[in-house]
Amino acid sequence: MSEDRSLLEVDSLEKHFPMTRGVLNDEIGRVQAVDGISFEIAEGETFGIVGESGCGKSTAARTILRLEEPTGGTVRFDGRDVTGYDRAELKRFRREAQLLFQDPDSSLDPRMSVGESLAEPLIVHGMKDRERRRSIIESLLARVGLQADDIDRYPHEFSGGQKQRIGLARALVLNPRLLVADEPVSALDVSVQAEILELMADLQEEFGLSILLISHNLGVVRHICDRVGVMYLGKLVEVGPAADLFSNPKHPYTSALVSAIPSADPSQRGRRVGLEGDVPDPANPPSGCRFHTRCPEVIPPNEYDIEQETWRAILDFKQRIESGMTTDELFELVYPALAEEREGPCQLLEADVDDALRSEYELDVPLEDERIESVFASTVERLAVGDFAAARKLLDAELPTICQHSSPDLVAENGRRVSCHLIDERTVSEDPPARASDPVQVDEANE
Ligand SMILES: Nc1ncnc2c1ncn2[C@@H]1O[C@H](COP(=O)(O)OP(=O)(O)OP(=O)(O)O)[C@@H](O)[C@H]1O
Repeated sequence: MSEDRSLLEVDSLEKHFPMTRGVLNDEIGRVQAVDGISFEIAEGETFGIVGESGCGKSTAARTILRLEEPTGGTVRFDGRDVTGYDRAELKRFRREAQLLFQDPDSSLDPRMSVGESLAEPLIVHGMKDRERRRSIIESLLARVGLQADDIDRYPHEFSGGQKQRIGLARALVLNPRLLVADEPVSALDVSVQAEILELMADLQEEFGLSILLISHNLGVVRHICDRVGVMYLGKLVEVGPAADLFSNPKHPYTSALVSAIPSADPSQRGRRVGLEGDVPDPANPPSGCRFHTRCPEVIPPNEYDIEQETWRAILDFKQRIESGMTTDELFELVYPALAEEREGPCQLLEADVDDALRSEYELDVPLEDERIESVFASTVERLAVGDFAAARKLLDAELPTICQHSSPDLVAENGRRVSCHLIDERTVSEDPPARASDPVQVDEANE
């Protein structure tokens, strides 16, 4: 049950990790693990962050708890800026905001009994009375579904699910107001995952907790979250109430994740939206909308008459050339059987290049839109003579997409926030996407 008052307010939070080289640690780049995320969690609310592996979820959680120092932005807890806390304030904050680990083994010392492990935070925070500590721990163990006499047993005597119950008890022993749970069930058997999630939901009600739940698994998030933020490559692309977001995803990335949730309803099966490839490198994220390199709904210029699927394939081809394809790679694609025997420069026949590329990207002969067909043919001509720079220039000039050239704003719409050019009415209906002759708007952050 959520209330209105925000316990946690995250505003434009950034965490960039410097990449260094050599003994002098020269900075050669930055991993933009978290790049300007904003959201809030009300008292008693469960907020989930979902996204594929490498999107920056754990870094976001650790930076919010100040286990990592933020590069930019603010985190306010109960109205006060956590990023400015001194040591004493940080100690108090660490009592009020607890982290629940993915792997319960990492929070439990195998040499300590359950009672000793759970007593540790109480001792650190000044509770000297041994009997009182024992009675708090025994009642908490009972509350998480274990026996009071489990207090004297050791971690190896418990199953994974039981160990996560102990982990929960440890996280709650200081009576925190915020629980940050990073993949709390992904290390557990599927059969016990739901039990732990139910327990978390019950404990939240009972203790009036706010929860930040991090997971790559939408099924897990759907189980207990009030609101959800969908994270892609360091940014939140969509935020909204969980029920709404799952039943009516607005961002193509959310749609793809939602469509991948296994469904018990046969009418919903087989409606998967393909999500090809991996999350790009956060040290070198794509320009514009970061999802454009994989987006099944990437926007074509208005004046082209092209099926969405073909446009995606054309852009995949364009990205391959833009990413710096070499003559060797093109040769291997065109003449795979000859690639090993090849010595020195070799002539590529234009017709063979054309065939190979059309088959690789499943493009029709000819393409349905005459102008795109002509751009493709001219590009092939340049590739066949090894002029990759001219091919890149041509593709960039003639096959632009706003998704590549401009970063979408986070638009608020009926309690949802979505960052996509498809949602940005102004961009889609009034500003036609840039064409060759238009000045291209480059996203400054990604230059
Ligand atoms: N200390 C670090 N130094 C450099 N890069 C880091 C560091 N920690 C994380 N990263 C990078 O930041 C990016 C985001 O990582 P993060 O672990 O936050 O993602 P995630 O969404 O939680 O994924 P996963 O579920 O796999 O942990 C990744 O590319 C990761 O390699």
